[in-house]
Amino acid sequence: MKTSIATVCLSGTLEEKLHACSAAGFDGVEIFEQDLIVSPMSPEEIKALAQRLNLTLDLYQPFRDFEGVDEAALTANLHRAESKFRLMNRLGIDTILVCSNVATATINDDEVFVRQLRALGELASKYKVRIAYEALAWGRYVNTYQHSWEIVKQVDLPNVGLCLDSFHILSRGDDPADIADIPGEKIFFVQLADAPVLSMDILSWSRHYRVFPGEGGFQLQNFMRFLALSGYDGIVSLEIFNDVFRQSNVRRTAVDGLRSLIWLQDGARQLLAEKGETALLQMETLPSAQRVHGFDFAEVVTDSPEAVAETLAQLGFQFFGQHRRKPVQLWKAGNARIIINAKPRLEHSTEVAAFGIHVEQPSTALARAEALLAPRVARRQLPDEEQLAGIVAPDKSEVFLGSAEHSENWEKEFGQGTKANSLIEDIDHLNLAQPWQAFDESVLFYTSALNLQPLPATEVPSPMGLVRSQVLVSSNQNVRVALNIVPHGTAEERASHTQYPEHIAIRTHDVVTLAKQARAAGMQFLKVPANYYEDLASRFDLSDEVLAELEELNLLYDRDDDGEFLHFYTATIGDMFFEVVERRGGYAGYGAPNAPVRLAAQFERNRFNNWS
Ligand SMILES: O=C(O)c1ccc(O)c(O)c1
Ligand SMILES: [Mg+2]
Repeated sequence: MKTSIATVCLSGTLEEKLHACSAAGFDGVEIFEQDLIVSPMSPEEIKALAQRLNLTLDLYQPFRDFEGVDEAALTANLHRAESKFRLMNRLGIDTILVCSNVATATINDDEVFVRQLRALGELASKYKVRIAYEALAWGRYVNTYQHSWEIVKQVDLPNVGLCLDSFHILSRGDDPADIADIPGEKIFFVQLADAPVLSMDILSWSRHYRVFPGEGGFQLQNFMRFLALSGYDGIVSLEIFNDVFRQSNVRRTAVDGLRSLIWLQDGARQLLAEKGETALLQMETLPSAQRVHGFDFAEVVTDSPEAVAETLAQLGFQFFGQHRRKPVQLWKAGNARIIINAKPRLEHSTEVAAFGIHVEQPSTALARAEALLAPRVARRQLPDEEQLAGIVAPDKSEVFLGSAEHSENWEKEFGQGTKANSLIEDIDHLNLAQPWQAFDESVLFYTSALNLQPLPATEVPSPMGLVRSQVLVSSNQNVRVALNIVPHGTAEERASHTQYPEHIAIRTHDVVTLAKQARAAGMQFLKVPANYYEDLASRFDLSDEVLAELEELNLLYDRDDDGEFLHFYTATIGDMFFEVVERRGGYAGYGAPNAPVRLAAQFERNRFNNWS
């Protein structure tokens, strides 16, 4: 399958966009008219640059508001079209996208649409141009692909066909199944976009919130299945109007886009195979997704290793050993391993910089991640050290993929620590701060390259702004990662790295005893305001004794139909802190109602240095 991307998806100049698409590995691009108009390059120079970059120019778009108009407007529209056909000849582009009329159509009559599009097709044929007619979801009279197909059928010209855009079809809740009945050769172009499920007017949704496949809520594998069943064997392109992508690093966005198409092909191909269906469209096969078993370790990289070690000790972790060559310590409790690395990446910072997970076949998982364009962690490794391979996530977190056997081996590099009894069971989840530009990219990265599944996204109010939050979990629930967009913050907050601390959450079966022990060991808790406990008393039938104990220990509480959740937070160290959680019954959440309380309390702490 040939891959393409519309220049409108990307930031920068047309020249930068072409370079980025080529570097990412796209086969071609759609030239968005606005990008050409504002470019200092001549059409001939654009054509030559694309050739040099080994990119085909697949589509010129959009041509708007053509059909359903009176005769005078038709003459003007044909004149406008002819100048674009000449331009396309200079660019060497053979297909133009014609959107269904949204603004100037006054005649609601299929016969008129057919007659006028036939005139356009006849004119285009003189320039060897093909017309790809696209029903926009908000088209005045033509707004479904079934309707645009009826019209194209009646136009009955070899150079007039359809452009199908998943957004226009799925945003309306239309069933893509009828695509399978359209002859593939009459589909001239295919644009894919995903989008978060929002309830808002479709035009605004389309122009600002589209995302790459796998980053939203549309069933695009199913869309691809029906497309493949039509016999379509052409280009599949990305057309994403997204406010963030248009101001993000162009090269990263291009890679993110191609990753989405690689991932989608593999999923759609599998879907066809499961249903015993065959198709002409060749779709990529990825190394299989590997079952995720659980956390291996989490690594804190810090300029304050003593402070991190002190907190871990207060929580009941045991010092296991010092790495035989590196300024790195291993701390353990139950199955939880935490590495303290005293080589901060940023000055004066303490952050969750890496984590490891156990997967079924690490080498296959790595090969899959690499096929999905994930960069490998660059590591210096001596011959007598365990070979641990990792990939770099969009937020620069390093994610290592190993097995339980790997862990036994790398642990030995830290000596022979003893196994002590602990109230702690394991790492429960990680909460990682994401740069605002990388959020959608991260969601796709973690789902596609790491085989985690996204839960519905949420927003958490905080004094710094709304924090967008997305939890990703392994199918056995052992690995849970919450991604949160860091609020932009003031320059001062950004400089002090305090606007959104990350955390490692540890699971225990007895949070009350653990909290008491930590308190006795002198640990600083995040202080929870009294108002919170009054509200708890109103929401749940908790006894006075239980409420008093929760308040005394700064414990937070939540309950749902499946069980209960009790947790507390430590003071922040640099840009991170620890959380300790106890899950009772089948509670599978994260205490979402308590997250705003935590963020506000941390904000107070930053402002007033107010610790319990
Ligand atoms: O929003 C638009 O105008 C627009 C233009 C061209 C497209 O291909 C499209 O899907 C939408
Ligand atoms: Mg489109």
